Amino acid sequence: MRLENVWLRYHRRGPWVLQGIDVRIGPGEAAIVLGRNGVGKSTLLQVAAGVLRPGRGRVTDRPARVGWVPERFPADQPFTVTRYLTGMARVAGLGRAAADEAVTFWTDRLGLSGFRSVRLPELSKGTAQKVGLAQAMLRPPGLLVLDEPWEGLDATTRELVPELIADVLAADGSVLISDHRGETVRLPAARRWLVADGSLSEETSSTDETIAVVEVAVPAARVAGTVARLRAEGHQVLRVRSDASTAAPQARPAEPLRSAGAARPAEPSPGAAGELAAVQPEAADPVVEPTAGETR
Ligand SMILES: Nc1ncnc2c1ncn2[C@@H]1O[C@H](COP(=O)(O)OP(=O)(O)OP(=O)(O)O)[C@@H](O)[C@H]1O
Repeated sequence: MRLENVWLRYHRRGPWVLQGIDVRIGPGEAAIVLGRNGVGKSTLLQVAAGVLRPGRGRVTDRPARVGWVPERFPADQPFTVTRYLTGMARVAGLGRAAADEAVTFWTDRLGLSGFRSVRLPELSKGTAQKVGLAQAMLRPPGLLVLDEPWEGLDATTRELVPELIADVLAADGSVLISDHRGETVRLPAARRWLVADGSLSEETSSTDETIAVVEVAVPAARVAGTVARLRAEGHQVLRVRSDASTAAPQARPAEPLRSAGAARPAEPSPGAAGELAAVQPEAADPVVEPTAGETR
């Protein structure tokens, strides 16, 4: 699939959020869309998914079946989980029996079997997110677009997201993901697209793949400012956690260097006070993705 010179703004005289994006993603490839809040990551994902139409430019070779998981599942619909998913499966083109089978399979896999008769507005945010994931997977998508898929999910389901992505990639589908939680460290092979000032650049992996995870203890009141500053400096904040202990922070040796693929959010450290942020330097020297030239 290619985005060719894609421009998008929300209002006729409003600012252009996307300005001449040229990028392609091939079968079996995943790309993580990164960038600061409000820079246009969701907008880009929605254009890729076909939810938004570009004001200028076009999207070509979009797979016929697109699975789209929005940042917030629209749970204000008067259906039970089964009724909603069955309806979505039928809309996706499955016959009655195949739809029932797909709904049973995905509600089981995502731990939703106990919620089949619950109406969507009664679901917790995390459970509703799982329904959103299930509807995207009912028919194997050629393109899976996930906007902050880890948001609100419990630990068990968070582990499932990379499995679903791997399934789609193994079937030669493509996957686009936005993620401000740093969960995509679980996807070391994914490409990294950085959105800034309406443009997209691709981070290339450096020849030296080793990265360091640095734990930083700050007073709780300064967490938001510290996180914002670290992000502004181009670091990836993996996790913020509270520590109930009031003991003074203890100097601890830095974590040993490890590869990007092995990086994980740091585990709680006994003795540290306040809030802790684990940060990892972003890859240096983003390189602009070659401009798409050929059209379908
Ligand atoms: N429906 C809309 N109408 C008008 N402006 C919008 C709409 N949706 C998004 N925007 C604006 O477009 C810009 C990009 O928003 P978008 O949600 O794509 O950013 P984002 O990078 O995904 O942000 P975040 O990291 O906070 O989710 C922002 O300035 C936002 O205010």
